[in-house]
Amino acid sequence: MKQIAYRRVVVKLGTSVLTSGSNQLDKAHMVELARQMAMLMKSGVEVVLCTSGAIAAGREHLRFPGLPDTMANKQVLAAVGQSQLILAWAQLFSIYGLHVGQLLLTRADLHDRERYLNARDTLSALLAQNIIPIINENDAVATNEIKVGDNDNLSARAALLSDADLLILLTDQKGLFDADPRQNPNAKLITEVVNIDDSLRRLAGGSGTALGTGGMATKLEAADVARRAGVDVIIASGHHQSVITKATSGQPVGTLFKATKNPLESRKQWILAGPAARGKLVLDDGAVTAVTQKGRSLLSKGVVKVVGDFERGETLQLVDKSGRVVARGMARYNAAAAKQIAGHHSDDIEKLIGYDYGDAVVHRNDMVVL
Ligand SMILES: Nc1ncnc2c1ncn2[C@@H]1O[C@H](COP(=O)(O)OP(=O)(O)O)[C@@H](O)[C@H]1O
Ligand SMILES: N[C@@H](CCC(=O)OP(=O)(O)O)C(=O)O
Repeated sequence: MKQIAYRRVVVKLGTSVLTSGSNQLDKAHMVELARQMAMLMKSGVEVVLCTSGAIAAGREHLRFPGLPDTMANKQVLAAVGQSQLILAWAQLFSIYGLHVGQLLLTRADLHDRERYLNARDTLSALLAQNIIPIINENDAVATNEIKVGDNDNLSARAALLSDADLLILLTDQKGLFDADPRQNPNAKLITEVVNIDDSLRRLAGGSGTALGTGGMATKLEAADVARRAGVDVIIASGHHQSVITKATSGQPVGTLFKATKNPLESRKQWILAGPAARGKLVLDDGAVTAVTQKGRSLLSKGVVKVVGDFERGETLQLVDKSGRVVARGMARYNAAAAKQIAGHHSDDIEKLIGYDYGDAVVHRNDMVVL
């Protein structure tokens, strides 16, 4: 068997793993997971833990109040539960003489490039001190608009921020199946994925339980972001014996997504993973081909519609006429200017708006093709 030497691993534990499908944290299982992560740290493999379970821990600690599922109630549960969760992890890792450091993030921490780089520095400083960073979304203060929204996507951002080479997404299934195994008992495990395309996305359904967020769909999104940044990704069962140890030593387990051959440079990783897109440009067919197949910048002539309000420098989605997102990129013109120059030749830009920031509405250096 080929021995793969991963040097830095992000382990994401879903609520389904932490509760073992019950209504409370399964501490006995958490001890076993902490043991595997501690052994990796001792063998020189650095571990970043992205843990879900705050809301479940809050329900448990407050003795399962039948609180309706409102935003305010979830914030109460998260505020109470996050402290219980981090306490549990701190105690479990202390068995192995390891300290933990907590990072509660929201999308705002990823949106701003300065803050993104700050979070990156904190992660690497913790690891340099042999402290396990433990990440969760800051659910107690984050509203839907400023949330990443699910810990699969958050853990992919954590993998980029920490410059990891492996992301392990642990859940209640053996990996990605060719259909949701809860709905279809004949579903088959896919052991390796080479391409994440629309047909694969159609296989991935939502969460099968009340406590999980996102299901396989968000795991695929996360895998796509991570592998484009040069990170291998494994989706596997959190209850498979020694799963973290096996995945990290390259033994076959669950579903493997190998990193792409030419990973994106750091700034493009940020364009892909950082800011939420505020606006949208609809491209004509010629522009879609130029951008996706010829590596060209997007010119004003190829824009048929400008949607939303955005400033110069903000991230946009580039979509084809059917609404499929084909790329993400940074705007060279604000929304008002983009609306005026859409459909016109680049030579006419100055005449139309009185200034000219260049031919491209989105330059290829500021763009990630999806
Ligand atoms: N193609 C698929 N393969 C495996 N699981 C799937 C698939 N489509 C949907 N699912 C569902 O995704 C669930 C896991 O996601 P989720 O409930 O969000 O768990 P977690 O808390 O681990 O993030 C599974 O229990 C399963 O019902
Ligand atoms: N941040 C939330 C978990 C969000 C989430 O993505 O949950 P899961 O699908 O179980 O990984 C919490 O701590 O309860």
